[in-house]
Amino acid sequence: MTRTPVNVTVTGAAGQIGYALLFRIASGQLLGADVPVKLRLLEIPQGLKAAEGTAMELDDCAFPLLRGIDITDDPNVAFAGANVALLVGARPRTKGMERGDLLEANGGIFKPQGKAINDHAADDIKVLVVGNPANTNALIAQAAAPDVPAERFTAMTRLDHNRAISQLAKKTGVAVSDIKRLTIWGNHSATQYPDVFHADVAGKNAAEVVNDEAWLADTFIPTVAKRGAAIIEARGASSAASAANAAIDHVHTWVNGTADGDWTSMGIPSDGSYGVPEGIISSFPVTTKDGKYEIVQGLEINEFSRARIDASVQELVEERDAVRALGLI
Ligand SMILES: NC(=O)c1ccc[n+]([C@@H]2O[C@H](COP(=O)([O-])OP(=O)(O)OC[C@H]3O[C@@H](n4cnc5c(N)ncnc54)[C@H](O)[C@@H]3O)[C@@H](O)[C@H]2O)c1
Ligand SMILES: O=C(O)C[C@H](O)C(=O)O
Repeated sequence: MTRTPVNVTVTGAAGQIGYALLFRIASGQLLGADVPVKLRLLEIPQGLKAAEGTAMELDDCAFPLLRGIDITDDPNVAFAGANVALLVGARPRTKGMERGDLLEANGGIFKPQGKAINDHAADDIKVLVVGNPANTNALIAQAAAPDVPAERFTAMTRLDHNRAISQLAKKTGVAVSDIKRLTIWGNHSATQYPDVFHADVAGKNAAEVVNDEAWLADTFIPTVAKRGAAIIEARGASSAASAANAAIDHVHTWVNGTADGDWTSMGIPSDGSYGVPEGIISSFPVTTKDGKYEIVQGLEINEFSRARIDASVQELVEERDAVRALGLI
């Protein structure tokens, strides 16, 4: 049976994450080896030529699943009929820029994109925001799309999740596939909280295997939370291939489901679970099935975790209040 191609829109397509992402989408890694895709690349006018170059390279790969590439600088065209939208392009923080300026500049990107999604995307649209500040950019886009179910707007904390798994596997000497049920809570920022208290290492409780709270507090958490900055320092540019990999993982898991007995981390609109104020886009442990996700309920949150979740959530509340004051939501 021939399947109808899935329309995947990628913003910031000419950027470094875009370059690492598009070939993987076109090869079937985002949605599955039997799912044809049409790509819509959104760029600002200055990025269009480079996006055209990437499209030429995509053509040259002769990917059997790739059924077309459109390039545009108009969000209304880019999101027309979109089933999946990866919002990667964002305004980076530059020297001397205050947080309020950054939020305002990104509001100028994510508000119109949210509106274009609202007006033109397919009914089953799923949105992943990668561009920073990812959680609050997702909130801005979501607020501009009142006709799209709020839960379709998500922010990427899968890179943090993968980083935490990798660090924990190294520490405990197991394979990454032996780590299950790790959680990133809160914001994709240095306040995020990678939680191992409910995680398993080769079938045993991770916190018990590690048995070293000082390592968790002083090494593991800061290493994961500041990994993005460490990569910028080492590479002279922010993470790209690993961020693209996490975007692929996020959407693939959302669409295809989590494995039995495991969960993942996604930035999603809070329903008030775990004392996280309703509406902010915060990272939670989630299971996914049939294209939908659910927050894992009933986890006991100890004091160590509570303080750290609350601190990251507080930062998200402040970001929400700032964009509200700017009239962006
Ligand atoms: N959530 C995460 O885990 C995570 C990880 C890594 C990077 N990021 C963020 O992802 C974003 C992109 O990173 P990058 O390295 O690809 O940046 P980049 O600067 O290489 O590329 C960004 C691209 O976006 C384009 N762009 C800017 N405004 C746009 C708009 N309004 N519409 C369409 N395109 C637009 C630019 O022209 C550029 O080509 C940054 O905000 C970065 O901080 C997030
Ligand atoms: O782009 C950044 O500021 C860092 C990025 O969000 C990352 O976590 O690698």
